[in-house]
Amino acid sequence: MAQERVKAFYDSEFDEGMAPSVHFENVGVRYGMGPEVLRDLTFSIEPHSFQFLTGPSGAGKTTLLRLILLSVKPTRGLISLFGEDVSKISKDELTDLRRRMGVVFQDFRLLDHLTTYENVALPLRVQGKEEASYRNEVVELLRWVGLGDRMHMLPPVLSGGEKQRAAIARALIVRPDLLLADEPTGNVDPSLARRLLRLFIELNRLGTSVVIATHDFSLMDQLNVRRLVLGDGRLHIDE
Ligand SMILES: Nc1ncnc2c1ncn2[C@@H]1O[C@H](COP(=O)(O)OP(=O)(O)OP(=O)(O)O)[C@@H](O)[C@H]1O
Repeated sequence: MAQERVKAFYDSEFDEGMAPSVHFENVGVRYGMGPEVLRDLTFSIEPHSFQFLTGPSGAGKTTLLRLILLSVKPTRGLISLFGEDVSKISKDELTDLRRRMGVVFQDFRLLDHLTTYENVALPLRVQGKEEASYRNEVVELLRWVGLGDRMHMLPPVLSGGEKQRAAIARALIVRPDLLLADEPTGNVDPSLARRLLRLFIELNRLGTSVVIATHDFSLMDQLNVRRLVLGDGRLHIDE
């Protein structure tokens, strides 16, 4: 599969004018009648880029990821995904945009009654694909993340790090144009965190834009990439 992805990457057209994966223009959001938790956010995430999203606990990292995932609506401002203004398109088109994104949630969200293999295959099953068309790919990806011998086990018997890798594999199986990961190394030791980071770098090398939300400075210090820093409701960018 790695080779196939590399081929797809090089076959894809690199147009200078390619729309950003994400663009925010003066976005603000509040929960209910509360204060604005994020305000005046204006930034872009470029195709094939790699960035960390950071800031103290409660600064709004998860909220920002939810805005991109369209699971929280902005109170004001404009959000475009892959060049489409999300306020102007149909529900079906929103579903298509959402499918171009892979997400690793902080709490993994694996289904306990499905095996690791079935959890990772689920997004493809939901898309109506036949198992025969994706079986080998799922198995190969599970091996790639080091879960080849865990694929028939249920999530409750996996370790924290194994669950995290299963959640990452489930996000990658759809070959997302944009990967959003919320504290993806929060539950693992430093050596596994480095391995997971290498996985994200490899994915990015193959063409996916990657956003990793984290507080972990030792993780961020391993890579000299852009940092989106949230604080006091605002975004500051360290290029
Ligand atoms: N569903 C909600 N209803 C009301 N307030 C919320 C809700 N979700 C988050 N908040 C508030 O919004 C602010 C940002 O929260 P968010 O979870 O986005 O921060 P975070 O940077 O991801 O935090 P952490 O690093 O601790 O996960 C916090 O003040 C939080 O209390």
